[in-house]
Amino acid sequence: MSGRELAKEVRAAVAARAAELTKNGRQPRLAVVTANDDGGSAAYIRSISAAAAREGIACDVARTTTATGITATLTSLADDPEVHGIILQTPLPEGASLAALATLIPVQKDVDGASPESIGRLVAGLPAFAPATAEAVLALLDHYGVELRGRHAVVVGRSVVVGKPAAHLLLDRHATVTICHSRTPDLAAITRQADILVAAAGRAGLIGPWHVSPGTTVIDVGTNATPEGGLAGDVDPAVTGVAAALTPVPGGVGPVTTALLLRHVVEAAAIAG
Ligand SMILES: Nc1nc(=O)c2c([nH]1)NC[C@@H]1CN(c3ccc(C(=O)N[C@@H](CCC(=O)O)C(=O)O)cc3)C=[N+]21
Repeated sequence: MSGRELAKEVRAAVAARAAELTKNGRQPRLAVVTANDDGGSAAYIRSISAAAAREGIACDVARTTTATGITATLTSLADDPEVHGIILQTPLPEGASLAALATLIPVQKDVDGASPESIGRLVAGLPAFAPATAEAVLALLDHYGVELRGRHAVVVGRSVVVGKPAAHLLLDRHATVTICHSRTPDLAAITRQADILVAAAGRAGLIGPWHVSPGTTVIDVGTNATPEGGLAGDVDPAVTGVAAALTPVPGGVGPVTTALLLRHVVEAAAIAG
């Protein structure tokens, strides 16, 4: 289940809206804030910068190394009327809290749905931007016509950026949702019951062929840097021999995530001022 075709569709619509906004004197602008040298995050920033350039969206990357630096950067971006969207990259520096730092991102600019206010609104069913990665999982399932209602979705991983919001979005679509994590004793016993398996643990190759059943549709959210400088998912590609379908890494969730993040930026720009 490639994500490239869906990403292309989303990008075309986003480029058209960006051109319209720019013509009206309001070019959409995204600020990316990063304080890590993580390979997955670097791949994301490359992907965002390239897609933004193609779509006519302005994109600035602010690099810092400390929580204090992040605080200062977010505070100034929050007040800058030219900036419509802000994403703070994880992982964060040791000791920094995403929840605390993300409170500095105004909800209208919170294009990756990271602030406690955005998360609360999402869970309560009020308008907010959903985290782009979690939204990409649902967009891929819809694109390939995978039924969610009444089916068993198993999410492996409980991060605030992916696992928790993906579980909520699946729940809203009437799936029965189980969340597994590093302290789940017999992971395979649970994942083998999944109609839909979302792997978002951040551990390369965690999910093997013995974790899936012939009916399982597997969405691989992992973006683990390989020693060769590439990306590997959380799912062993050998899973394709057993499961009903699998999203590849690269070329699966990643491109859709980037496209949806930029869609949020044009939506934020359209709403602003
Ligand atoms: N607050 C926050 N939200 C995130 O969503 C988030 C984050 N922090 N930190 C880092 C991870 C990683 N991540 C990726 C998204 C897209 C690609 C992507 O577009 N990958 C391309 C390949 C790009 C390449 O190989 O250079 C693909 O899969 O085909 C990669 C990685 C989002 N993350």
